Amino acid sequence: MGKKAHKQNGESPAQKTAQPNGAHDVPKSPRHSNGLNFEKHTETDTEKLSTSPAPLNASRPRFPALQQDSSVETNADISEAFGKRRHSLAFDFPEPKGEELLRNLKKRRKKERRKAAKAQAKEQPASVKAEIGDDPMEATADATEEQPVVELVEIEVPVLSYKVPTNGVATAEKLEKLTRKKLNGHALPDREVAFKPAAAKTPENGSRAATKPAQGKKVVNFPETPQGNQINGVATEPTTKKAASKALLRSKKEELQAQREALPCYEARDNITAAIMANQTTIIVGETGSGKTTQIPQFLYEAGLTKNGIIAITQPRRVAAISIAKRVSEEMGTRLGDKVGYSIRFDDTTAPSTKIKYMTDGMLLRELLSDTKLEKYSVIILDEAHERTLRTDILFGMVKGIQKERKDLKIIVMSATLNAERFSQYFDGAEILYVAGRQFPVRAFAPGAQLEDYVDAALVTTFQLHQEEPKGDFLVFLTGQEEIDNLQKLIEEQARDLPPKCPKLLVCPIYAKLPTDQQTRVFNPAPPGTRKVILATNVAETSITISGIRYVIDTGVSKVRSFNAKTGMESLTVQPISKASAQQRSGRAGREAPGFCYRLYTQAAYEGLSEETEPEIMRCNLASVVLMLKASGVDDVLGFDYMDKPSRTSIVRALEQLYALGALNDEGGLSELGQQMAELPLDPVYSKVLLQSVKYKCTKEVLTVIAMLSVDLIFFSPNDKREQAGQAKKRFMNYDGDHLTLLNVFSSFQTVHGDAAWCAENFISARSLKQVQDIRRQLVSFTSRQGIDTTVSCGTDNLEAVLKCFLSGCFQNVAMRTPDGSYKTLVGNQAVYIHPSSVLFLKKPDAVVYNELMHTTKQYMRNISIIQPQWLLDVAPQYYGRAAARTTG
Ligand SMILES: Nc1ncnc2c1ncn2[C@@H]1O[C@H](COP(=O)(O)OP(=O)(O)OP(=O)(O)O)[C@@H](O)[C@H]1O
Repeated sequence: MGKKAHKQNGESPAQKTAQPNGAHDVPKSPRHSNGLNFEKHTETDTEKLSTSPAPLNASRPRFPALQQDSSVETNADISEAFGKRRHSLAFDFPEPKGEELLRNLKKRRKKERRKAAKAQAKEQPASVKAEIGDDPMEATADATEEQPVVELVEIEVPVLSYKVPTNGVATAEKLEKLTRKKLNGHALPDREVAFKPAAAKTPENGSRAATKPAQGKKVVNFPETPQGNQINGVATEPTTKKAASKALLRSKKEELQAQREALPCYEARDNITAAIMANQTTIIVGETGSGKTTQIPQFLYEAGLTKNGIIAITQPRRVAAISIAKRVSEEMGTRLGDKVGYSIRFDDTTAPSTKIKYMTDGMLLRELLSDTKLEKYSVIILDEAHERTLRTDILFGMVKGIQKERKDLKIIVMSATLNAERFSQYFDGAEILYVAGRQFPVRAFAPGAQLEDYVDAALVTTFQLHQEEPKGDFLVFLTGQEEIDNLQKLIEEQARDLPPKCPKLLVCPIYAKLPTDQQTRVFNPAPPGTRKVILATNVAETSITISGIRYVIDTGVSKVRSFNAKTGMESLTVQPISKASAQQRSGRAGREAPGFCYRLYTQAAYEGLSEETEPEIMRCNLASVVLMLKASGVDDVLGFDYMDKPSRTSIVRALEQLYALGALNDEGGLSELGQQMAELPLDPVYSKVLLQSVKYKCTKEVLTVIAMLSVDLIFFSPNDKREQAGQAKKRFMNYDGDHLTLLNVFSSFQTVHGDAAWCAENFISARSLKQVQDIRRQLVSFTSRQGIDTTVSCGTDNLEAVLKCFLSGCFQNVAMRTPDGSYKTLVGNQAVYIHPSSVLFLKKPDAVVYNELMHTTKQYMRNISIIQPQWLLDVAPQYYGRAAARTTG
């Protein structure tokens, strides 16, 4: 069998599997391997999907020995490789290790799956059982002759098309002026220059000021002279250190200047600045990596827009705020926290000298609570506006309202993937600027046929690329912590079997709930001879530049929160991403050099994706937003100027919930409790629980349980050790349910001082428990600020108080057992089921309170505890008292 892919006439598997509306099937997970087998193909095969049907070649050996391409080493020059290598993949490791690895892998996984299936069959509810055994891996594992082949073919990455807006604000002529070179005609900068690492500059070549001291001056790392450290008898060491540090900052700035100048935004700087100066509000659209986030604030600073105020740039995620602030401070030759700083929850690095402030959208909203006109800001840049997070959406309305009273306030809305005209209309016909061009191309690939299981496909693709592709780190997009943890384990396990010559793999996870210091670890360069594999949720989807990333592996899915206003039920589901997200994901490669994006879904599936992500405000519980609006002085929450107005039912539902929680008074105004709740960085339900813990005298315990609930995965259960893991869990089990079980886990963890071996023995995620400690510490600091004694404990004899306290906030999350053994929610009368991970799974108590609903095959309640129905009247008299009065009266 040659390398060349076999083309077939007629309908391709991609066409066969594509749904009529092109809808994207969410591939299944947990893993059901189909023995994924990508095939190599030549340059001529890298055509459009429609002309290159994926071969299903029955006679092809399953895992051919690697056709060694000696001209390309793993560390080979990437641009050379472009010309010589194939961009489809074959999971073909060098003999004999590769074949052996695959055989072992298959055997092990088959064994594991059988074991897991047996174990699950015992545990799972009926509908889950039906899925077990429906495992394509089982069916195909031994079918050596008929192995399906899945081919990745190159597809066209949609580059921004620059339409002239119909509202006439940006004319074609203006557009022409503002645009830079289009991608096709754009010559790439000399690779040698573009890739030269900072460290390559040595004292010998004299290009670093810090290592080439100016005459008579002393800098760091040089021995001090007697004259140098004393002036008039006063020690000057700090001065010399300061000088050295200034020199370092200056040299870094000089080093980055060339990179800045190569960015499309830089070339358009005069026009961008002029347009912003001339308008109150400006919408800016430019390719990912064109320099919007890092450059535009600097242009405005240089243009003097910070004379009367600070420039705020909001980011939906804290990791972006931190990393960009760091980069911009380097580009400006200033210390982080001086002219440039960031502000995220629990961490504010700004100073009175700060002029450019990167912050999360949540932080700016929080500032609105105390500064309703945002007086200290002269410019507010709402970045990554396409994400339409709940907070950014609220900020749109808030800053628009403020600008009516503050004519001096400039608003800028930015993104690479934005329906600019829509934004322009919302902001009263604001001018739109299109910055064309990107610095480096990203080539995208997609399989010819829909893949069964995206986690499995990500695993296989990672190893294939690692074996075949030159230097460059990987960024893999997944949906959540559990998936990330699982894939990390699988990669680490299988990496042990890699041939000795192959570079090592270093796996770095990043997801929202990971503490900030751990999130920022993804930016650390991999050690020499190691390739970094970042496993990320959509936290890494926008804004950030992770140095070294050349390959993006996009599973095409993310976890989405949705809310049914009619039933009042909120749940999390895995759903296909939008085209805008796919574009952002691929945009994480190609920032410092040409990049590649491997989409694990077909081009047909891509075409079927929605253009934009549905605004979060349209699909989530609005209680926290309404509370925030009320606390910021917006009383008429129905009449607020939303960009997309949520349904009346959703808003009314939120008002009802806040009223039931006691956050609103009878007139709909904010109560004192509501004010306190708004000040806590928690969902209103948990703010209420925490504040109520004073009454129930269990603040210490409640803080722990809330922190534990904030983390996704406490227990892990490897497929081959499910029984042991189950036994270990029993050691912590409290028969009243998961809340108190979690409390037991944390207490034991504290007792052993977080011992890693103890965690491993008990199948407890040490990483998660460390996060819990971190979150708990932060919560303690917030709660103490409200004058609450965080050490008050109910002791071990009165743990019922903890459950009552949770019920006082989560009283709408109650389900009662029906005669047939299933459960119905008290609010909404919806069928729900106890999740198999709950300690109550086999117990089936009469009434339970749950923490959240998770929709997989059906609506599962997660984190559940037993309650007595009569408690409801005590803990939520405003809610259940009225209902009771209605039924009895
Ligand atoms: N931390 C960093 N390390 C290395 N290069 C960086 C870093 N941050 C930014 N850059 C460089 O600056 C370029 C522009 O980044 P910037 O974040 O300003 O782009 P952008 O247009 O806002 O992109 P996006 O739409 O993806 O947010 C990047 O492509 C990269 O070349």
